[in-house]
Amino acid sequence: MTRTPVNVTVTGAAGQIGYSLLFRIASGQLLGQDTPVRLKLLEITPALKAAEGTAMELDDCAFPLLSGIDITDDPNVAFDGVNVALLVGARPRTKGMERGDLLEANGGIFKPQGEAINAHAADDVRVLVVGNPANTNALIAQQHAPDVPADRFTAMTRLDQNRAYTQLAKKLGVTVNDIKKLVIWGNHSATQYPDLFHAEVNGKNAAEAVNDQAWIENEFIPTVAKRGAAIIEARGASSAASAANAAIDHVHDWVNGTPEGQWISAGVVSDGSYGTPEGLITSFPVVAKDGRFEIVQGLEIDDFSRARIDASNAELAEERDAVRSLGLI
Ligand SMILES: NC(=O)c1ccc[n+]([C@@H]2O[C@H](COP(=O)([O-])OP(=O)(O)OC[C@H]3O[C@@H](n4cnc5c(N)ncnc54)[C@H](O)[C@@H]3O)[C@@H](O)[C@H]2O)c1
Ligand SMILES: O=C(O)C[C@H](O)C(=O)O
Repeated sequence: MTRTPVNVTVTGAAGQIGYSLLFRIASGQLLGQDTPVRLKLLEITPALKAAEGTAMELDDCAFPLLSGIDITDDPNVAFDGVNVALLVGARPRTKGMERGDLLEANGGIFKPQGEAINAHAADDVRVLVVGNPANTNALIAQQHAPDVPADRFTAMTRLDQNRAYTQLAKKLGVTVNDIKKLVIWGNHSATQYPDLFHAEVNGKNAAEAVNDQAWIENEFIPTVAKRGAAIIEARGASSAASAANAAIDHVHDWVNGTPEGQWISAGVVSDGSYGTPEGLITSFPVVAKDGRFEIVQGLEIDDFSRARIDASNAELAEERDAVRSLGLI
């Protein structure tokens, strides 16, 4: 192994997503089997001991690609030289708690982390925000990192996309391998819009293949959009292994590119495409090329899709206004 290790920082490393994520990163699933990684684990002070326990287990795996582990409660140390930052640490939503309640609790975490990324990250840093409310937390961090190109800050909607793939596959009796271009627009929240109208199943339009508008409106969209809450209801804790899996998918594709003819979903800084307010971090259909996400352009948006995309972006604009009024951006 001659390559210089890539510095990967994971915040909330002692949490449940961290416990799924770290072993997959260290085993090479994030960046590939020829890329050594150095892990930097950021936790709050009371959770440092638990993070140390996870690091002991990582050591005990003897991963050939893992070149070292640093553990800290200081964002300035955690983000020093970081190439890939996975911002997972946040307060998860618990049963009965609305996402809006999370804004104030979590906003304070992402401002200092954005500042630390701005001051200490490597030039090629890429940031994925997983901690909820992911889109707005990503916006807060991005706004406090003025020296980092804005397109390096992203929010995760890949889990929603993966959920949509399986719901559609089950409905049509196909496998997820038969589906392409099924993407999420908007916020990682119950207002998100999983879009069957641009998706393909074995080369055919997915909405036409389903041919059941009532199922699309009353089952497919709500099932995908409320899946996070359904998991919390069932497990008594928010999704963890599937969230870690989606984070791996997101960064892997960002770095390695998307296959020809495939789109994926990512929350990226809006350039105003599709009438989305510029500057919001909102999910679009994107392709990854040369290490960058590009928003897929030129799609026709019918009235059904338009109403849903606009509603989700209106929610994001409200979240932005709320954090602005709290002085967080
Ligand atoms: N975007 C998505 O698709 C998606 C999916 C699932 C979960 N989530 C979100 O991911 C987040 C993490 O979920 P989890 O289940 O791992 O939660 P968890 O409570 O198990 O772990 C969170 C960890 O973050 C740590 N933490 C808190 N503040 C921190 C800070 N300032 N710096 C560093 N670490 C800090 C905590 O100590 C804890 O160990 C939650 O906000 C959850 O809602 C997002
Ligand atoms: O933690 C949550 O609120 C749910 C989570 O974002 C999920 O989609 O599983």
